[in-house]
Amino acid sequence: MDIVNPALDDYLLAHCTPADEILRDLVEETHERVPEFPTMQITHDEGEFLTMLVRLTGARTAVEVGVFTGYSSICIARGLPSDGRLIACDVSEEWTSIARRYWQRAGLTDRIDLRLAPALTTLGELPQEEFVDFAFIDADKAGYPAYYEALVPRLRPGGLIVLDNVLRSGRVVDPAAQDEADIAIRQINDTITADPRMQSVMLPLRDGVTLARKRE
Ligand SMILES: C[S@@+](CC[C@H](N)C(=O)[O-])C[C@H]1O[C@@H](n2cnc3c(N)ncnc32)[C@H](O)[C@@H]1O
Repeated sequence: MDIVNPALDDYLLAHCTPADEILRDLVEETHERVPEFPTMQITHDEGEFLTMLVRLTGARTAVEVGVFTGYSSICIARGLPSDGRLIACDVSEEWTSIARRYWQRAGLTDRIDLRLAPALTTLGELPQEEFVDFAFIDADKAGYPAYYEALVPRLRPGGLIVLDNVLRSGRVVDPAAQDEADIAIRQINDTITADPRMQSVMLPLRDGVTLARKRE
């Protein structure tokens, strides 16, 4: 199921601030080097949305779960102040080696702290304090419930968690869709809606994006 009408896809992409040369090159290289995973990367409108959210929330400390070749990291880090920090979690040395080159080219190396380990391990080792302003979850879908539960206690009041692919191409409303990821995504969607700690909204942006803000 297409969440966004395909007739509108190009129009939507054409009507946000355009990607710069660095992001365009990153898309091209990712498609050349990782042809089996062309849809893993967020699209540019979603990237602009992330940059805008980071700026609007005034975030200084961010966490990303799922770096891949670094597109969303660049978009998040660009929204941070120059002394801000993005803790970027992934398990792939190969894919993040591409990310590192583009972070360097974008002048963002000082802002991004890559942690190569299972994200739940990295999150569990973070201080048990409310110090995170912004988090983006875009990794293995089965892990979303655990990533969310590890992040909420570390999120400062007023802080924002953004979750990608929360509609799973419409599989969330297909009773026949019962793989591990489908079950985990339905579970986290229901958990967030019922979570008294959070205010949330789910948006039909690309494959579905949830914004969950911690109440003061
Ligand atoms: C959908 S891609 C992320 C795309 C990225 N946000 C972008 O804009 O290009 C998912 C990433 O999650 C990573 N991943 C999968 N399981 C993980 C885990 N247990 N811990 C950390 N990262 C994981 C994969 O290596 C992959 O790079």
